[in-house]
Amino acid sequence: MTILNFIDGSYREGSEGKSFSNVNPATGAEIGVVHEASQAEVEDAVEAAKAALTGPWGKMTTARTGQADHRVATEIERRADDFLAAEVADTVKPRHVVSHIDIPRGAANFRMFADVVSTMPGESFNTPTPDGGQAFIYTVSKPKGVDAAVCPRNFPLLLMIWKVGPELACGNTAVVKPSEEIARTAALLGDVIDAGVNHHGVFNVAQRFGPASAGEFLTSNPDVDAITFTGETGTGQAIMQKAATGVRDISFELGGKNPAIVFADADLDKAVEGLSRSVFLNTGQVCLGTERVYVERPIFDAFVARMAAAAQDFKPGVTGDRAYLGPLISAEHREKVLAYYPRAVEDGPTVFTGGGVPEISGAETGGFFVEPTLWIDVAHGDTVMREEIFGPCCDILPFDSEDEVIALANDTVYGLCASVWTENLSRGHRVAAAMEVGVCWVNSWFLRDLRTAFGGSGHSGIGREGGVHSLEFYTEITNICVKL
Ligand SMILES: NC(=O)c1ccc[n+]([C@@H]2O[C@H](COP(=O)([O-])OP(=O)(O)OC[C@H]3O[C@@H](n4cnc5c(N)ncnc54)[C@H](O)[C@@H]3O)[C@@H](O)[C@H]2O)c1
Ligand SMILES: O=C/C=C/C=C(\O)C(=O)O
Repeated sequence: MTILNFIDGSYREGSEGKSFSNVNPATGAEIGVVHEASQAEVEDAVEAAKAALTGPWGKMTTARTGQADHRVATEIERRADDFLAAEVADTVKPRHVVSHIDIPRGAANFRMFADVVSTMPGESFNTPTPDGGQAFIYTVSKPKGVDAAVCPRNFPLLLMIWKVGPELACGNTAVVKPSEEIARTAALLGDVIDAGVNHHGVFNVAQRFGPASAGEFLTSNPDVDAITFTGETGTGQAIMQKAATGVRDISFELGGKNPAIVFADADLDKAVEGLSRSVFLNTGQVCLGTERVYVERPIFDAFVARMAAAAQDFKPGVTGDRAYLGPLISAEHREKVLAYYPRAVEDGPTVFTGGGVPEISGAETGGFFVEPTLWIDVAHGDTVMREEIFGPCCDILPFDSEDEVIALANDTVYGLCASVWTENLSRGHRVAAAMEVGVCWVNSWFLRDLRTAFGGSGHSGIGREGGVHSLEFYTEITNICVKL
């Protein structure tokens, strides 16, 4: 399959004639060729996005752009089979996850932002003036302009739409740089979004890599007005430097080392079910996934045994079962994750279960699989406790008091999310509020309402997305003061 860039309403190869392989992570085999955007295509894409703002799209009211978002959602639903094929080919996620979560949620994102924008209130005040009269002050919101969306590899459709939905609802135009690991969905979105918005140049896709490539060309382009980025913290820092030139606005969703706290009074069934999903879902490649679990000492052994049993349900391979543990996204990422597995043993922690490469036979022998892995006896300062691994693994540690565990959970440079498991709801509220994170769940995980604030603090991000928070980022406000 040939995967192309999408610029000003048409699919294009790169002018330098370069391409790279699209690889099936379950087999390591090439399943497609991605045509790279050179600097010239990135410039064309930004120019097309800028030009679209001066045309009919740029003059639309948010009621109209919201309607366009609704049409895009309908088009995603109509082409659900194509998205299912693209997402499964790129990531080898279980099909039911894509058809029950990624696609309906992707469409829901467009609808939700359309609805939020249509009810977005402005400000208006009557203000007394020094001469005894009054002024009427009100605000109008306008699109920010050309937005660059630089996207990660773990949820191709969802994390792209999470940006493009509000961008378009607010009347902006977009140039998307998808991850080099997952080129298909973005390419498919070209057609789908153009069908919904009806104007070329509003949505563009430039395929290629990050540094000294499409990612950097895009974020350095002075005609880009704002940059929204989801990915690793180090990449965020590199993009922030580019954004400084021209004082462009940024919204960052970055890495995490998310803790979970399980109190002795927790419903153990609920905690094990929730946390095994949180550790192993998408083979641990979820920004919100748990990589540290603190368990109150009286239930520590029971919890560890139950988690190890739950890990057995996530069988590496592509089995068609509900909970199979698919491959990591690339050979390079598997190398990174596996480098932590022996390091965990050298640094001290005990491997309770997993810790290596599974035996896989048949077509998937060349796939990027690793075993689901749990470590215990981890010292707080160990590397595996501090660095984001982004694999199906976590550390489990005992604790003795609420104050102690709050301090341990917060002792990280990250601040994306946490979860607290207890039947004592008063404690649940108290501990959740003490977590220095953007999102904290009590007795659940990844339960999301798309209208609410989402994002992280510290090294986990800048700003919040979701509902009105996204609209704030994607609009500029003008304050108009009329002396009466
Ligand atoms: N906080 C969140 O909401 C959230 C959500 C999903 C993933 N993540 C994080 O994303 C990471 C995994 O995704 P990833 O590995 O794709 O991230 P990554 O930072 O390696 O890549 C993300 C994107 O940035 C591009 N890029 C890389 N270097 C660049 C540069 N110098 N200039 C411009 N673009 C550049 C890449 O090509 C890719 O499109 C993890 O750290 C995870 O926690 C965070
Ligand atoms: O890897 C992080 C995934 C985040 C996805 C969402 O926040 C969502 O779709 O609700």
